[in-house]
Amino acid sequence: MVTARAPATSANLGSGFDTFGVALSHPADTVSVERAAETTIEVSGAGAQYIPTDPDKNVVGAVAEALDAPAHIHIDKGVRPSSGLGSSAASAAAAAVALNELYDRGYSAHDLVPVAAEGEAVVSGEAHADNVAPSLLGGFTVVRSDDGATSVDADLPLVACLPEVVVSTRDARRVVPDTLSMADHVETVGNAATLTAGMCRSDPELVGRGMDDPVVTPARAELITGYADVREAALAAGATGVTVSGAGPSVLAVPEPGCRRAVAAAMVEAFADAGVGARAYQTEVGRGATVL
Ligand SMILES: Nc1ncnc2c1ncn2[C@@H]1O[C@H](COP(=O)(O)OP(=O)(O)O)[C@@H](O)[C@H]1O
Ligand SMILES: N[C@@H](CCOP(=O)(O)O)C(=O)O
Repeated sequence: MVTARAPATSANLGSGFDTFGVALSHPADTVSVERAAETTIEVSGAGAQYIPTDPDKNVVGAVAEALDAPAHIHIDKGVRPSSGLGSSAASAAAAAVALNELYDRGYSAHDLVPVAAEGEAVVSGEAHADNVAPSLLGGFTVVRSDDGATSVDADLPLVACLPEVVVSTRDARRVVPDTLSMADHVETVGNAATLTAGMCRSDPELVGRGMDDPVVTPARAELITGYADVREAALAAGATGVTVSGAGPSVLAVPEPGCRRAVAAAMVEAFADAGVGARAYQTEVGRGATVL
């Protein structure tokens, strides 16, 4: 048996819609695999009751198929599904790493990005890699449709606050505007470049400033009860930037050094004031998937 762990991720980071992603040190999914004639799937942990065990409907089934690696697969969910924290991607990345080891395929983490993205296609209809890339490679990642993923390590505290509201990725994609103005384009490019420089320098001030996004985030914020107040509360408690994590409903904040606990508490309290239960992960930029 081979077991692998792959971390939760936060995609977009505001200005990098469908492009940027970051690995969180926790939470994570753990996937164990054993050789079998046909793929079967078992799921335990956070939100297991909402996750299909049919290999045609679970992301890990598509990964096993792509690697021609049938197995009995046990997924222990640490990342709640439909959280905006790359739940399905964490399973896909962990399965890709574990099956690669089990069948001795010899692929690198970079090679496994398109393989795990095939798993994501089961959920979203398209093989997008902005969650699986950071889950496999760790750190901050940039994906482009035609040439894979670039990654850079960063040392940065983060808070991911997960409210008890449901936002499906499909719904959150429907509200994304089809077009943007040249002024918004210029602002977004400036923000994205600032964020990238901030990640390369592990500078929370630059990263927070670069998370601003005039196009996608305002449309999606409407789907998250209490978002505006949670954002204000996090900024007042010492966050340098706040945005919707992935397609939501989680909210991601970058705290100033020494402010992570206060930012987490302020976000949970602001959600509570809006009548929404929430939990906050006090986390940081983390490593990619590993065999345990
Ligand atoms: N192994 C898996 N882990 C989590 N969700 C899965 C898995 N396989 C299929 N799904 C389905 O994917 C959807 C959640 O995926 P997604 O929207 O990507 O979550 P998140 O917002 O956390 O990234 C749910 O409908 C869930 O049933
Ligand atoms: N770029 C995608 C990312 C979705 O992330 P998830 O964690 O919510 O699945 C999007 O913004 O739609």
